[in-house]
Amino acid sequence: MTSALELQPAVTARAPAKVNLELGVGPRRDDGYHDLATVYQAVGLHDDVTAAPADEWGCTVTGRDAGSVPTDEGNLALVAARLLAERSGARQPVHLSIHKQIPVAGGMAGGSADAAAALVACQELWSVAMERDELDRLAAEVGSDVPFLLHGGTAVGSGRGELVTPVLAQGTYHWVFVPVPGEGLSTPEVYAAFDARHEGRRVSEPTPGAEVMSAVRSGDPSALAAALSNDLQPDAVALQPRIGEIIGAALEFGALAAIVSGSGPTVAALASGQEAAIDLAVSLTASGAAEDVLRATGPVHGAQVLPTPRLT
Ligand SMILES: C[C@@](CO)(OP(=O)(O)O)[C@H](O)COP(=O)(O)OP(=O)(O)OC[C@H]1O[C@@H](n2ccc(N)nc2=O)[C@H](O)[C@@H]1O
Ligand SMILES: Nc1ncnc2c1ncn2[C@@H]1O[C@H](COP(=O)(O)OP(=O)(O)O)[C@@H](O)[C@H]1O
Repeated sequence: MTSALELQPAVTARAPAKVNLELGVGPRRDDGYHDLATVYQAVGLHDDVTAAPADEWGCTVTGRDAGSVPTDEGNLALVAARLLAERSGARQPVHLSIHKQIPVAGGMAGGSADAAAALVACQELWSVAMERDELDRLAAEVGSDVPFLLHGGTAVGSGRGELVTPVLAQGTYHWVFVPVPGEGLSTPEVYAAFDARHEGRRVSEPTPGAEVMSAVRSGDPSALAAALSNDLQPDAVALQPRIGEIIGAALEFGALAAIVSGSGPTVAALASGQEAAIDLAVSLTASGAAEDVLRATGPVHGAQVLPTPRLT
């Protein structure tokens, strides 16, 4: 016999990866976080999260790097769904099916994307009406990057990255992402290396750079290339020297610029256009400099529910 649970349709939401066009890091705060002045851009690599009514909470993960993603209560999508249930009074557990395209522990915020997708999928499934500000605050409890993945586009992140202000941006940027083979990098470990490198020195409060703002307003990839920066890059490269080699290869093969994405180790290389991005991707793999490349454009929108396929 078909149960009432099975009759209720599942909801799928899709959320993008991000790259930090600028990542200015301030001193370590008393709560262990660092104040940031960052400019996020959402890019067209996506994870999909399907929320289905279930008898108990759970999740399964398929797709890229699925084996290194926790499926217990440490999964960020599950953390987000349970928090939303708690705050909204929703009582029905869900099973989350996560399909990953975003490299895991790569500095592209895949776990945060899954959390953002789980929030919008569950909000729809449970018919939860929540003000945007409240959802942002809840998202920030799950992780500093999660509010941005709800918004998408191009935006400034302040505070610990959770305070998001949209930025006027023009044009489409063509990126080639090079995941560095191996374990990935732990975000806290990279921040700890930043602290160790600045031991005994004053770290000033970060401010969003005028250069990157005017570059994204211009829509000119060369202007953006000149403005890209990441204060965590020296630390990520010191922890995984292979990153430096990949950045060098990307520049040699015609990237306008190449930086570490967030806390790394994925390398984000900016190309002048679509053809240049294809050429760069081919050169990187054909030369053996990269085992794997992912092309994506940005900006793209944030987490959103996908239309339910109509049954005919
Ligand atoms: C570095 C960045 C850049 O956008 O992204 P990733 O490279 O991880 O994707 C972010 O700051 C990561 O954000 P997110 O991954 O959501 O971090 P959280 O879960 O909030 O925090 C994990 C840990 O990172 C460190 N952390 C994070 C954010 C911040 N502003 N200062 C920190 O020091 C803290 O050690 C914290 O315990
Ligand atoms: N749904 C999820 N997808 C990916 N990683 C997750 C997820 N939930 C929890 N994690 C954990 O978060 C860590 C960081 O993953 P991720 O968000 O992909 O990288 P980053 O913080 O570098 O952007 C992973 O090592 C993994 O243990």
